[in-house]
Order: sequence, then structure tokens, then C-alpha cells
Amino acid sequence: MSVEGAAIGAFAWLVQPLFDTLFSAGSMEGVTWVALTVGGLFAIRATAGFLQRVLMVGVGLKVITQIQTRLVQHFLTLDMSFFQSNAPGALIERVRGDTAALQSLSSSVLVSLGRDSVTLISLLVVMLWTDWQWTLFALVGLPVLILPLLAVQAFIRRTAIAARAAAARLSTRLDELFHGVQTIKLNRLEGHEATRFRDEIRHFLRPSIKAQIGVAANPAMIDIIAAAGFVAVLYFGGQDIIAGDKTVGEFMSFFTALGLLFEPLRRLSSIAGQVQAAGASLERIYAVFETKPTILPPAAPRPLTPGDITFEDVHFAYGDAPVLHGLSFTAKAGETTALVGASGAGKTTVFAALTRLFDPQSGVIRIGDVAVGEADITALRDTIAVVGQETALFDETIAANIRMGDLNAPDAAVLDAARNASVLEFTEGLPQGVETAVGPRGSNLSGGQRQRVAIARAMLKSAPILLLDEPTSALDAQSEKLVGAALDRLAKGRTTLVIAHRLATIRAAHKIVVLEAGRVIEEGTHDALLAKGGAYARLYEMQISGQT
Ligand SMILES: Nc1ncnc2c1ncn2[C@@H]1O[C@H](COP(=O)(O)OP(=O)(O)OP(=O)(O)O)[C@@H](O)[C@H]1O
Repeated sequence: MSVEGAAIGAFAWLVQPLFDTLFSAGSMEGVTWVALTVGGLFAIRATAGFLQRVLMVGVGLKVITQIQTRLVQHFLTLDMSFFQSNAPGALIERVRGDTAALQSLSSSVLVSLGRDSVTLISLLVVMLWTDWQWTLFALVGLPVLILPLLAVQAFIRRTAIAARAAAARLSTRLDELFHGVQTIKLNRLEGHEATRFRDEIRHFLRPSIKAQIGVAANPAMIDIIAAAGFVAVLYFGGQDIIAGDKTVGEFMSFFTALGLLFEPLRRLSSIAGQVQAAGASLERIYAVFETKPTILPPAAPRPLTPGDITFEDVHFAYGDAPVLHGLSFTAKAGETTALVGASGAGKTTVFAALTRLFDPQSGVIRIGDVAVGEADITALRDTIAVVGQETALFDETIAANIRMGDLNAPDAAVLDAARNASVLEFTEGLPQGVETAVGPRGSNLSGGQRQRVAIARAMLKSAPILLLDEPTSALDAQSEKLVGAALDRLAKGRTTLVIAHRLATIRAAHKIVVLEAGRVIEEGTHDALLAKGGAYARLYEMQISGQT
């Protein structure tokens, strides 16, 4: 960068001997030497500029990709509540959009920051060397514009912050739109959604354009300074030459330096704007790193031992919305306990609290005699296998998705799990079998197939505690029977909590806990609860009569 910048200064400096000595003396040999030196200077400048750009862009890319990796690593440590208040699209925008804004800063800005400041200094030296008074005249406009320049920086920062926030909303809209494309088509919402998107784009466009106007205003202001400088130098410098105090060569050298000076100055001022814009992104990235997880392992974790799962007077709220109101029940070790109750009663929340995706506000949840908050979170989650309502598959093969239950499992164990969960039943018909890719979020599989893969994953994990949230809801009667039998085998000897709306599937549970509005209203075996004739009996009656 210094070589590149200094070459320009040297070029301006050479103008003076060219005019005053060589041209006037008619020395062709001298002119040739100056020509060769100028050619050499530009060759050095070209090589240095090329190497420096490659280096800086490479370094910039490496830094940015590292920030992206660290951001994602950090995201993965954060609480579930963070992901509830930050939509996936907005988070993607932080990893991609905000870091891209930084990249443009690191590669283009750093390059010209180094080169242009050296150019600027070397040209100023030439100017001061020639005449310090002319130099002052040249920069006469600068002090007047310092305040407006500062005001423009603040404006850019403000509008860039608004533009980044709007970009995050835009990405969220896009994420929603593409995930919901089927619903959009089936409800003929294409026009409606396109309009919503257009509105969102408008909200993004306005601050983005304003920020760019701010960035563009910087070099424009430098041009005003330049105009004032040129006029002043022409006027006062011209007088000196006419009076014979200075030579034409000195004037030309000064004028060349001045002409060359404003270009790097314009670039530096425009960079100042870009730094402000990138600062908005940097702030957003810092904010992520400053967010810390609140669900943490204790300083001295207690080892978990097998035992009953006990909820003791657990109160739980999502933000301000209370869900569990003093929930107490015990799921005996090695037995199957079913949770039933109306939609929204808090059944899935029980699983979220047990696995510490969320911590309750009060009360204790124990496994054996260790509270889940006293155990190491990794150890806790290692002891629990979950088949949730939403079967999260990743864009890999079926086998790879099953292997997520135990990344070190041998192929034979993966195949066993696939067989037991009736996955092989549908993969055998596929050309690549279990090595078939499932597509983004498992979109190439049917709901029931996805569920079977998730069950196989839990089977492979083979954890002592099993949490099943409507594990067979997407299966047909035939598959439900097969997978149900496999789940029964899996549940044998494990502490199992199962949520099912179809009560027929949980008749055999050792205990059924009936929840209503976050409290236990009944518990007992299927037969005992039926005999009691309470809420469960009514629910069961309703389902039986509904089937006939
Ligand atoms: N992540 C969340 N953030 C905020 N509120 C939530 C969240 N998850 C659930 N809720 C609310 O908590 C209440 C209990 O939800 P939960 O999923 O535990 O019910 P459920 O009994 O499992 O229902 P379903 O049978 O329909 O699955 C509901 O009113 C729901 O709106």
C-alpha cells in the first residue's frame, strides 16, 4: 500500500524537473530517463497494488468466514427463548448480510485506507515542499466542511442501522414465504404475499437509499473543497508566477499533486461513510456475542443416576404467559407414564422443562434424587431420547439422519434401528435405500416416513429416558401397529413419558396423568381412571363414540 501511494507522490515530484530543467534545456536523454522512471513507478505501483489487493481480500474473507463460524457456534449456545424472539430469517441475515457488509469494509476499505492515506501524505509533502502557503490556500475549504462532514457520518450510521433492521425483516419474510409456499398456493395467496413482500422491500429500500445518499455526499463535499482549493491556488499561485517568484515547473508540480490529492481524499471520505454503514452491522454482530445463555450447567454438576422422574410444584411461564401452575407428578423409573389432556394443557411444556430447553420459574424437577438443574446439561440430554411433534430432519441421507442419535454408532446399529422403526420398509423400494437424501427439512419424505426416521434416531440413541410426543400421529394404521410394537419394545425397561391424543395407544401405560390448564387433575391406570368416571373417562368415551 505504501509503495502504491508513494509512487503517486514520486510521480508528482518528477513533474517539476521535467518542466524546469529537462524541457527547457532540451535534454532528450534526461526526458527519456524521466519517462523510464515514470514507467517503472507505474509498473511497481501495478504489482504492489495487485499483490496488496489479493492479500487484503484473502485476509478479509478469512476474517469474515471466521466471524460467521463463531456467530453460528455462539447461536447454538443460546437459550431456546432467544430463538423464539429472533426469527430464523433475521438470524440468517446476521450471519450472511451483516458479515457481508463487514466484508466490503475489510477488503475494499482497508485496501484504499492504507494506499490512499500514504498517497495523501506523499502528495501533501510534495505540495508543502513546493510552497506551504499555496498548500494552505488549496485546503481553504476544509475547515468549513468539517461539521457537515461529521453530520453526514451520523446520518449514515442512523440510516444504516434502520436499513440492517429492515434487511432482517425482509429475510424473515422470505423465510416464511418459501416455507409456506404450499399454503400460499393452495389458498391462492400469491398476489397477497407478493404485495406484502413489496411493502417490506419498500421499508428496506428507503433507509438503504438514504444511507447511500449519505455515503455519496461525502465525496461530493470533498469536490466542493477541491473547487475552492483550485480556485485559490490558481489565483494566488498565478500571481507568484507572473511576479517571477515561482517557476512554471513548480506550479505544474504543485497543481499535479493537488489534482491527484483530491481523488484519494474523495475515496477516504467515502470510506468514512462505508465505515459508518458497516458499523451498524458490527453493532448487530456484537449484540449477538453479548447475548449470553441463561440456561447453564451448575459449577459442580452432580452425576445423574437412574430413578423416578419427579415434578414438584413446578410453575412455568413462556415470558408472561403462565402454562404450568404447580404441576406435581411422578413417572416411575422403568415404567411408561402417559400424559393426556386438552390441547394447550402444557404436555409438551413438561418435556421442554425436563430437558432444560426452558427452566421453570419455581419448583423442582428431579431424575432420581438429582434436580435437572444440578446435572450437567450434556449429561442430562444424553440420558434422554425425544421423538417430538415436529420431526426435525436435516438435508442429509436417511442413514445420516438416524445416526444423529449416536454419531459413533456402527452401520449395523443404524440399520437395526431403521429396521425396528419400519424405515427399511419404505427405503427398500428406493434406488439408494437408506442412503437416499431426505431433502431440506426432510421434504422428500412423507410425514409418516419422517416420523419413522425420527423414531429410528431415538432408538439408536438408546437412552434410559424416552420422551414421545405424539410419536405415531402421522402413521397409517398398519405402520402405527408395527412402529407401536417397536416403541413398546424400546420402552421396555426405560422410563418413558408419552403424550398421545389417541387414547387407545396409551391404554397399556403403567400410569396415566391427566393435565388440565397446567395442573394434574387425575392420575392412575387406564382401568382405574375409567372406573373413576372422571375427566379421563369422559375423554375416552368421546373418542370411542367418535370412532363408531
Ligand atoms: N414456545 C412457546 N412460547 C410461548 N408459548 C408457548 C410455547 N409453547 C407453548 N406455548 C403455550 O403454552 C401452552 C401449552 O403448550 P403445550 O405445547 O405445552 O401444550 P400441549 O398440551 O402439548 O398441547 P398439544 O396437545 O396441542 O400439543 C399453550 O397455550 C401454548 O400456546
